[in-house]
Amino acid sequence: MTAIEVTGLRKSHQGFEAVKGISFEVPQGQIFALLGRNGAGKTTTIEVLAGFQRADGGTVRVLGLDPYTDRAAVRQRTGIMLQEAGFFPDLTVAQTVDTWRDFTAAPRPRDEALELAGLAGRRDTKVRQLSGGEKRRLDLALALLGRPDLLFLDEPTTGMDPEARGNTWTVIRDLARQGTTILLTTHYLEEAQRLASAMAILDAGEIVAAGDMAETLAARSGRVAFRLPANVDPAELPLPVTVEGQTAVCRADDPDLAAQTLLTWAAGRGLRLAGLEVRTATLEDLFLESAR
Ligand SMILES: Nc1ncnc2c1ncn2[C@@H]1O[C@H](COP(=O)(O)OP(=O)(O)OP(=O)(O)O)[C@@H](O)[C@H]1O
Repeated sequence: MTAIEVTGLRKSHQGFEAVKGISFEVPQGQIFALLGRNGAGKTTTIEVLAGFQRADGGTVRVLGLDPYTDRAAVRQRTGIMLQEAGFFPDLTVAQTVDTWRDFTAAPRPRDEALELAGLAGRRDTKVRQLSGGEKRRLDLALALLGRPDLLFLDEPTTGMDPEARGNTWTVIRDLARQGTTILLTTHYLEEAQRLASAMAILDAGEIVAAGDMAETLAARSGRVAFRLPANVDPAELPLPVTVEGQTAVCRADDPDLAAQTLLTWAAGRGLRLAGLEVRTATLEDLFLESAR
């Protein structure tokens, strides 16, 4: 089943076209990353998908429904973590969750939600005393309260320390394994690469790259880099390279094979390829090439 279907979506803010006719689909149970620089249109897209804003053009289906006209039905089945959480600073973590539980149909038990979000130890702390990363965790606990079929996570791990981020990744993966669809935005490309099985990169309101994460990256060339040995003319090397400062960079579909070729060539001349680095394409490479 398709959880999210977006076709030709357009959305303007006061005459400024923030989203310019984008299309993508997210199957049920998938973790999908919506990526792009600041202002690319990610939050606008999520706000339309969550039913907070009406699309100006195109069609949007969320869990088979129109998120704007069928808002109540969509809300019941979705959890959302937006960038700016509106908490009451004088409530404790437990009181905040209890307040939200009152508005949620068939909510998870409070302690289960706090446990999932890694906040069990902060139950009695006032919201104003939480760190930035802990506030994100509280947001996650609230998004998970209604056992949603679909989760919108707008920069969920911003401000989290590495351990909290790792725990959040585990929670997200477990939820997806149980069938929850997750649409995620993040500026941490490594996070997106590790978590998401598909992605779209937005740039100034348009999709500039999209597809299955593993396939898209596998189709791109990898990179071998090393310090160019003294007195070696790059033209003598067995493979074409570009030289950036003292570093020679070779782009290759099979970077392991390219590294072997270069090492064999160097060994035959008694040379060392200092600082040799071999890597397949990363999402960051793709992002930097795609988003202007
Ligand atoms: N309510 C609004 N009124 C006017 N312009 C807006 C409004 N909301 C967003 N915009 C503009 O629309 C564009 C897209 O914003 P959006 O928040 O969707 O980007 P984003 O990709 O989520 O960015 P970020 O990574 O910074 O969160 C930006 O140029 C922004 O200034």
